[in-house]
Amino acid sequence: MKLLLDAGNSRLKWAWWAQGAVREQGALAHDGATRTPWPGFLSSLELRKARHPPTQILCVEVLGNGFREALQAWAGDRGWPAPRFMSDDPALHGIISDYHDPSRLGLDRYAAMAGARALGHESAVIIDCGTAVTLDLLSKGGHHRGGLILPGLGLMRRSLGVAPGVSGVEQGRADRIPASCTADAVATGTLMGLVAAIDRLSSSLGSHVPGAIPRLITGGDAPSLAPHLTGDIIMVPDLVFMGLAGMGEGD
Ligand SMILES: Nc1ncnc2c1ncn2[C@@H]1O[C@H](COP(=O)(O)OP(=O)(O)O)[C@@H](O)[C@H]1O
Ligand SMILES: CC(C)(COP(=O)(O)O)[C@@H](O)C(=O)NCCC(=O)O
Ligand SMILES: [K+]
Repeated sequence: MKLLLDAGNSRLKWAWWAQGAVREQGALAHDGATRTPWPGFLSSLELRKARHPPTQILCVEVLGNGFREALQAWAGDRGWPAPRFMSDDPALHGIISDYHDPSRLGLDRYAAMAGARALGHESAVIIDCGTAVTLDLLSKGGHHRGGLILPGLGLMRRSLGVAPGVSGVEQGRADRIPASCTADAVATGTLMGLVAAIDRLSSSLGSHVPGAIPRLITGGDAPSLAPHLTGDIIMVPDLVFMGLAGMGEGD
């Protein structure tokens, strides 16, 4: 079985992958790229089904060298194969980005686009709702036409804590328009604000290609956001893993 790792800015997601699907998965929250003691964090990971060594370890990360080096040491200590990173693939899964500097495009975004293609979507708007919300326009031939980045739901809510009148409010209800207390105003305002932004931006992106284009949504906050979006939306919780798994194929 392959061990897949998706290291985002809030959580490390892991999955055991075999015969084209996730067999078991989990996630562990961390304290960010620079504040997390990575060796200790990795040794606290409980990967169920770890009775046999993985045949491959494939990783996509947006955290930088501290995390990568700790992951290499962690695999080495177990006698497991050296992790292969998404960035090691010079062809980046056949995704060709219009970014001025394609090496600056988040590797998790490459993986999600590769996942969309693995599912048979040549064109798609991909919405990844993690620490940040990213929207990407993929068109025929693996062409990444560009995308957009917004603060994610947790980041939006926490950022309001800089206002003394808002900081420390308990969790509110997210279905109150108009809201009549601070907690509900924050919970509803951030959730519905993000929903409105995603609705608007995904249709603007989609209008750059002819015809109807599917919208795929993934990421930790997708279950909270997706039910409020208008129009058709396809929920694909394992989209990044689907792209990442393709990296080890053919060798
Ligand atoms: N069990 C959980 N623990 C932590 N965050 C969770 C959990 N379930 C959902 N979330 C939400 O998922 C978000 C992180 O999504 P994720 O896709 O893992 O982000 P990233 O890839 O940036 O690490 C958090 O902001 C949080 O709102
Ligand atoms: C935009 C991101 C921070 C999203 O990360 P995430 O929310 O998944 O942790 C990440 O893809 C990243 O660091 N990208 C580099 C900048 C870019 O894609 O333009
Ligand atoms: K992510």
